[in-house]
Amino acid sequence: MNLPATVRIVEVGPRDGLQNEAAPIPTAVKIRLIEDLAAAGLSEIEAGAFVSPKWVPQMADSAAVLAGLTRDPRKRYPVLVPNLQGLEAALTAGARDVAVFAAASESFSRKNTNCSIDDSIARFEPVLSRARSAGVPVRGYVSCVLGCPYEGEIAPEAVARVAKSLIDIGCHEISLGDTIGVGTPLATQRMIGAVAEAVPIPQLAAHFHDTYGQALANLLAAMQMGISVIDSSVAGLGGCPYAKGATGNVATEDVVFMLDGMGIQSGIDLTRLAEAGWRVLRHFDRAPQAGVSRALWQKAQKSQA
Ligand SMILES: CC(C)(COP(=O)([O-])OP(=O)([O-])OC[C@H]1O[C@@H](n2cnc3c(N)ncnc32)[C@H](O)[C@@H]1OP(=O)([O-])[O-])[C@@H](O)C(=O)NCCC(=O)NCCSC(=O)C[C@@](C)(O)CC(=O)[O-]
Repeated sequence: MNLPATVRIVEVGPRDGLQNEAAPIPTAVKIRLIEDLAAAGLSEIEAGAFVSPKWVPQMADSAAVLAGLTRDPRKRYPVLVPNLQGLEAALTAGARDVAVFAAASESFSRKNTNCSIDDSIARFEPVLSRARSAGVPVRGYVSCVLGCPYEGEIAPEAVARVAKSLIDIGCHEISLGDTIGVGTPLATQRMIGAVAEAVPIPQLAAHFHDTYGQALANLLAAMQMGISVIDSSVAGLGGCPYAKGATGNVATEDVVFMLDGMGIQSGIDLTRLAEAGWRVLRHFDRAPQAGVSRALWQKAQKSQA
């Protein structure tokens, strides 16, 4: 089987994972989570979002998170920005990596960012140009690449068009989001095949939610196509506030366990990663739900009994 020798994991738990939690989470809990994830070996940890607090209240303290964080200079702590206002706030808070987010579905674009797909790209142009002058790299997300909560099926060509637009305005990498986790392996490969005609595979990342339990299978399918950047969320935390019913991203523990089993390097210590997840779950008074995290937790409970 043709698979990458190493995989870069982008941990999105502190942003994508926590953004959907209803109750306020203390800034200190977010900071501890990010620092625990860095200690577990994650080298890229999405730390927050400079979006409208009216739209996503949980991310309103992102500047405080960045200010309170002890940053490891070898690691990256990207944040989401939806517009120039968000980028300026992120730069003032000391962000050195940012991401913009678009969608392959018109309806989702309007629900998530209050504008059409084309308007969102136009809104990002000054963001990219200002980021370039500040020396800050910009990642681009495309949501709903394998289905939309409002429109159903999405044509792979529509995904390719948005991904290409984001590359054309200067994004260095495109993260392909199966926002509602409805993809299956062959659909995933068809979608990636179409996108790869417009954007080279080394510039693509897989960002799959696990709503229907397909994420690992889809990741394997994506890796077979050459994708070697995977977004995931510790303990499978998360969901998008504008995609009702969507559950968390694929759990980072599940991804690391699968990669370890296949001899693919990720540089992450699975035990420390699982412990980082358990600590944040204790704050929510929840037991681990995601596969590997739950299995390791049960094993740890038995060995203490
Ligand atoms: C894009 C907007 C701002 C448009 O929202 P809008 O209401 O059209 O914005 P506006 O420009 O008309 O401004 C309205 C108000 O928002 C304020 N505002 C405007 N911008 C900002 C900002 N950056 N930071 C703070 N405040 C801001 C602005 O100052 C103003 O305040 P007011 O005068 O009413 O007091 C809004 O729709 C928004 O913030 N959306 C974000 C939604 C979001 O964060 N969704 C989750 C992240 S995407 C995701 O999870 C998917 C992903 C990436 O994980 C991949 C996948 O899984 O698919």
